[in-house]
Amino acid sequence: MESSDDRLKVAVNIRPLTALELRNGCTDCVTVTPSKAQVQIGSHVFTYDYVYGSSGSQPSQLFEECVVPLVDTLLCGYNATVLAYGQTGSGKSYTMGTNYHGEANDGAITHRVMEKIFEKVDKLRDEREFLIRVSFVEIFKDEVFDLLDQHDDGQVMRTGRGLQRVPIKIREKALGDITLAGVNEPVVKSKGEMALFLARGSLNRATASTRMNSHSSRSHAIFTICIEQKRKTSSSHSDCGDLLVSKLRLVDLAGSERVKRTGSDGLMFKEGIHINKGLLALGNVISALGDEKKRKKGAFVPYRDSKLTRLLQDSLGGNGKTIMIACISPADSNAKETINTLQYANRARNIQNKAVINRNPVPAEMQAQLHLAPSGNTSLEETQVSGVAESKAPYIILSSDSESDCGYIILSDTEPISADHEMDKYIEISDDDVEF
Ligand SMILES: Nc1ncnc2c1ncn2[C@@H]1O[C@H](COP(=O)(O)OP(=O)(O)OP(=O)(O)O)[C@@H](O)[C@H]1O
Repeated sequence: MESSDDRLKVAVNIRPLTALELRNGCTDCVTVTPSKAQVQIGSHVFTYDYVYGSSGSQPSQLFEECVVPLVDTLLCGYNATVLAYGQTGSGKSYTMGTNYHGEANDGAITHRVMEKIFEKVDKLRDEREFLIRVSFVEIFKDEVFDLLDQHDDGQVMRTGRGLQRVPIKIREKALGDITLAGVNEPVVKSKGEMALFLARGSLNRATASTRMNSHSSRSHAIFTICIEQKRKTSSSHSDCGDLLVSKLRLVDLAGSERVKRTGSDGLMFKEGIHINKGLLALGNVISALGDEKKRKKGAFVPYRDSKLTRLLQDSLGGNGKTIMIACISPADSNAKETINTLQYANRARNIQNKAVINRNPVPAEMQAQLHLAPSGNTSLEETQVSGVAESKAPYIILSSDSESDCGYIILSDTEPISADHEMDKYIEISDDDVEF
């Protein structure tokens, strides 16, 4: 069963000027026309599904309007994704709450999602059985790491910057379903337990202090909540034996950055290259999917260019409902990056997903096994829809011209490039301070 209106929705979230921006004399250069969900910066005007902050809607409404509908569909068996995108320091982690260290952050999306899910599940327990699991991974330098990995002694494995961690392998099942081999997926029974795993994973996440953000995320983080549910046998429904398996992914992307402005050098400079490279691949996927004419002709979608795009394959043009939250700073000093974010997000609005209910008729003995295995990879294969074919699409390149100051993403309709293609050409090479 396909659901109606599966277009990827885009919300823009404008944070206030930070204390640092105010101290530096920055002014607000973003104007919002709330009645049209329009954002204007200089001569550029963009329209979205929602705009929060500044003179747009109250940021507190973001959760109710954008995320609650996804939680509702999750419990109906659909996959869903909330994807935060934006320049470094634009408020992605603040909005998502995926850098959680135990402090109260009631407004953050992840926390409110946990609350909402258990509120709804508790109401449905009389008629359905639930198995809820979480996983938390980061993509750091184009490798996937399990943030819930532990040492043998049960201690949380902290991310020493030089510490050797074993990357997780991505596997593709017969129907195109992407899985992570051996990732920890603990079963959780309450919001408190879920929050504990979120905090544990956040401790392991790679962050560093840059000129643009004292707690800058150096990785893309994906917190996934997987819900398996089955109607109790006493139910009169004909589908009582079916198992619904759906996933909500909460994605906090690392920020796009210009090396000159973040002041990154050495290891952090290389991290910046990987961050931009993953975002470049994501931009290419968004461009390929966002052009309606070319999509209809069966445009080639370069999902395989990075681990990030492989993992998000379902969320972008695949089986699931997705909202992108484009986070922006209103400061005039960030105007170029803000325009880039707004362009990126605007193109994403054209992406059409094909969400289906993930229903598996499960024989009774399999169901029994499922409930005996508390944390293994027990979910059955889900129905997937992913169309990949040949054609040209508009591409995104990283600017390397001196006028635009390098290292951030601009749109190009003419120049396709691979994410592995001579990245040095495209990413910040003009900074004299940087040594390889
Ligand atoms: N809506 C907001 N209201 C008040 N402060 C905010 C808001 N959004 C972000 N901030 C502040 O802005 C700073 C940067 O936010 P945050 O770390 O979330 O950015 P980010 O986009 O995740 O950056 P990076 O990509 O470098 O990790 C933080 O000090 C945060 O507290």
